[in-house]
Amino acid sequence: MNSEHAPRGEETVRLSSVRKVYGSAALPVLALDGVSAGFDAGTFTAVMGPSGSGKSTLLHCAAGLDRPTEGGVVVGGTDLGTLDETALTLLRRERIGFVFQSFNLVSALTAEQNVSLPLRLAGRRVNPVETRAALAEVGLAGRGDHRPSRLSGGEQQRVAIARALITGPAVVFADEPTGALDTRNSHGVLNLLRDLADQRGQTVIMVTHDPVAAAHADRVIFLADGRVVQEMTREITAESVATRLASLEARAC
Ligand SMILES: Nc1ncnc2c1ncn2[C@@H]1O[C@H](COP(=O)(O)OP(=O)(O)OP(=O)(O)O)[C@@H](O)[C@H]1O
Repeated sequence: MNSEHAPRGEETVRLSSVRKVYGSAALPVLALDGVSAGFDAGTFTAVMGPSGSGKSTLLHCAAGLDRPTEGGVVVGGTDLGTLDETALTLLRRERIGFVFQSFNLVSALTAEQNVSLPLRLAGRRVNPVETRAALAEVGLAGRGDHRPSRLSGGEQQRVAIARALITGPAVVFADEPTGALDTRNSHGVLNLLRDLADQRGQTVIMVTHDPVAAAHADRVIFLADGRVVQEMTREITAESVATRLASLEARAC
């Protein structure tokens, strides 16, 4: 797997005054209201906030899945606003990994074929040794010929992580990656995400509702009404995160 990433401490993702308005001119919905934030190489950030506060919108704009109405997003030195749809698709394929709550594996493909899919889509050569190494890295050595239906939820999510890693992306976006998992499997997946930042110097940005999941991060950003309202970088525990979240949720009611 390719592992050329920005040196630690260097910013991999930057959002500058990002606004995102959905809906029509008559009925606009302001999902992000001037969000500025940077994410350094080798860091693991959790994004939290009450329901509807803009977490998924932030992730979608930062990952080039959606375009901001105003403001800019830079990923790995490239201003996404300068890219047309084709170039944006290529950048996502090459530079960004995705891990979703629902795993998003292709059911007709084996674990190995799912992992190598991003390489095939990019027209790159698939080296089976590399694919098996990616599966071994997430603890699934010898399971490469299993289809998703023969794997547990935790195992499927680990296949999804191996798939997110195979192109050596600078940044991995995770949207509720443990939402469908039990405690033990959640812990395994969160530790894998932690390792991406610590051992590979990748930038991990995770949206979650779960304070226990957020406590695996080294920074927690809290959103409310489309704005970054708080940030924690120290003493991040499930309890401290839950307390902050509860106070924001109380304000949102
Ligand atoms: N495609 C869309 N069209 C219209 N409004 C949208 C769209 N996507 C999101 N919104 C609105 O934008 C706001 C932010 O939504 P978003 O999904 O980013 O919040 P969230 O914090 O991820 O919420 P949750 O925790 O419930 O998943 C909400 O008011 C939502 O209804």
